[in-house]
Amino acid sequence: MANDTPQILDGKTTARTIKARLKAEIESLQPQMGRPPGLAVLLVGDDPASTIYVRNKQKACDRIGISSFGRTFPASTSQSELEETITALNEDPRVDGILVQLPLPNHLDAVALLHRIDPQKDVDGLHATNLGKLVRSEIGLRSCTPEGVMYLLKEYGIEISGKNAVVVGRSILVGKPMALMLLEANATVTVAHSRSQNLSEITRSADILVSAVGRPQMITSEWVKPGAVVIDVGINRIPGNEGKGKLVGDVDMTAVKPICSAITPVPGGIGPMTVAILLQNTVWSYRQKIA
Ligand SMILES: Nc1nc2c(c(=O)[nH]1)N[C@@H](CN(C=O)c1ccc(C(=O)N[C@@H](CCC(=O)O)C(=O)O)cc1)CN2
Ligand SMILES: [Mg+2]
Repeated sequence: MANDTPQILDGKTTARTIKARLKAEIESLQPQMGRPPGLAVLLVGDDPASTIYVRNKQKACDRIGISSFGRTFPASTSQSELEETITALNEDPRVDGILVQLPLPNHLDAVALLHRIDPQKDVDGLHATNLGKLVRSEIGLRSCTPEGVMYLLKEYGIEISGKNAVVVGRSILVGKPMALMLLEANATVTVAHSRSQNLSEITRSADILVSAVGRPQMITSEWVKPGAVVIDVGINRIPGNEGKGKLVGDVDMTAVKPICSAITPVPGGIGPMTVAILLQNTVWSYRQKIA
């Protein structure tokens, strides 16, 4: 079914509702807990995009009553200094969530750092223990972006069971956990990636198409089945007017909008959902400490 005015899956508004609910939850839990929830975000280096994302996470924490224990390190910081910092945060009773902002400078071993985080404080859901729980459909901390996608699909009443879902991208941060979550919701899932042959043929088979590749406006109308639900996880900066950068997704919104049934915008789609789910994971972790 072609559709000139698809449903816009508004992540910004949904994220605002989640944050308001979390703020109220924190207010009601705090007397019993005797402290607010705490989140530690570790930023290594001065990548401009990462710096903005970390600042936004800290601002979001402030607004809803989560204490920030963030730390910024120079790009030259050693693996052992970061590992020692994580160990101290694991032991700090004020801290419920720890995350390492990605990507990291090349000399650092990201996996070793992620595995150093106490799984109960791993609010990015990237520790092998939490990824393993996801594989087994057990309750646990789950990766924020794919969890944000699932939340938004549910919020808008989009049926997943029995549908063909195609995830483009196989990263540990988005593509792989996304595929597992869609599978758990009874979709028939295909994971496509940069080596996939006939990529546009695969994406055209999707009732639900999730793109997480980081290639600006790669998905055009020929890649999308009429009536599909299109989820754009890409956040790409391209040159805009008057020398200003412009933010676009992996999907060519102008081309795809007339043929899909629902679509997430960039900005204002999955990005804000990622931050809201991070806060939700931190509050979940805090709640687990109630005796
Ligand atoms: N440790 C992690 N690293 C990274 C993650 C992550 O989930 N954990 N995801 C991305 C970056 N990211 C969060 O860290 C993130 C990116 C973008 C947004 C967002 O709200 N984007 C806005 C636009 C903001 C802008 O103007 O740049 C939007 O889409 O509306 C939130 C979080 C990689 N690293
Ligand atoms: Mg990939």
